[in-house]
Amino acid sequence: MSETPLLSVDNLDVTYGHGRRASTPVHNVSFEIGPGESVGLVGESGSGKSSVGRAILGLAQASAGRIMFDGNDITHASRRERQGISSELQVVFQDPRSSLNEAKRIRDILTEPLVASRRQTRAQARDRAAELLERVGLGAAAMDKLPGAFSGGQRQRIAIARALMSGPRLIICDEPVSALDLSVQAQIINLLRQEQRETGVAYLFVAHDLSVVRLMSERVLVMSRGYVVEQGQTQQVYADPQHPYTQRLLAAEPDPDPAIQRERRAAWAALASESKS
Ligand SMILES: Nc1ncnc2c1ncn2[C@@H]1O[C@H](COP(=O)(O)OP(=O)(O)OP(=O)(O)O)[C@@H](O)[C@H]1O
Repeated sequence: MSETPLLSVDNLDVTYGHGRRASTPVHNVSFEIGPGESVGLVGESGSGKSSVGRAILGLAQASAGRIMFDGNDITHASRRERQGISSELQVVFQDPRSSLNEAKRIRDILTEPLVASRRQTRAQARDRAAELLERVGLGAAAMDKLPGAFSGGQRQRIAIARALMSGPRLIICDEPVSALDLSVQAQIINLLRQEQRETGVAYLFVAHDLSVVRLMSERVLVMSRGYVVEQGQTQQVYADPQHPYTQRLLAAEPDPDPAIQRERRAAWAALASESKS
């Protein structure tokens, strides 16, 4: 990679717990993400994908190795240091039920971080929130409601709008669409890609669903049992259907119901041709 990487992960181990109860489900993981790049992280359930994302966010302990973000070592960044980069490094989690504060109106959930850190005036933040709520398909009327008024899928759209608010340089997307209906998944993928084109945001896109990663990411890393066992341009990894990792991942696709698989393939094919035109 010729450009200075936005994110660089070197020989990362992630450990949970201490002493005899310690377990290290991530070993020796290294990769880089350049500015504006989208890198997919795939692998079977339990292979360590989320733990890598959590270590980058400081939510899991990096017990070895180094994580650099925009030239700064954030491996063991303090809470205060993390706050300093929070507008640049954002996250969208899988579970939209637990990620929004139930007591706050959507307006406040979206605007407060920016207003509190004085990055935007209240009026600017409100305009941006209204615009993003339109773009994620909810409409600005959502501003005055509480999270309880929304379905799981709608809440995830709010979480995505919140991540986009500060104009971040990197978003860790941890299975961000796997809880959504297919048609909503397509809208969200389009939204994330549109945002990438317009703002140059980079993504680390963690997913089970290979078809999502294929649409989202130029480069893909394959994890197995805590190790990165394959990485390359997405097209190369997908080009060989007989590749053992491709085979293994296809076998681990979350929903083996053929009717759902057919529906999913049709939805993704439509989305892929739409985005080419
Ligand atoms: N907070 C935790 N404490 C202890 N062990 C954990 C914790 N979080 C994850 N693990 C363990 O780490 C291993 C890797 O989990 P991780 O969630 O990173 O995998 P994953 O590939 O993202 O899986 P999935 O796709 O099912 O979310 C698993 O064995 C899991 O049980």
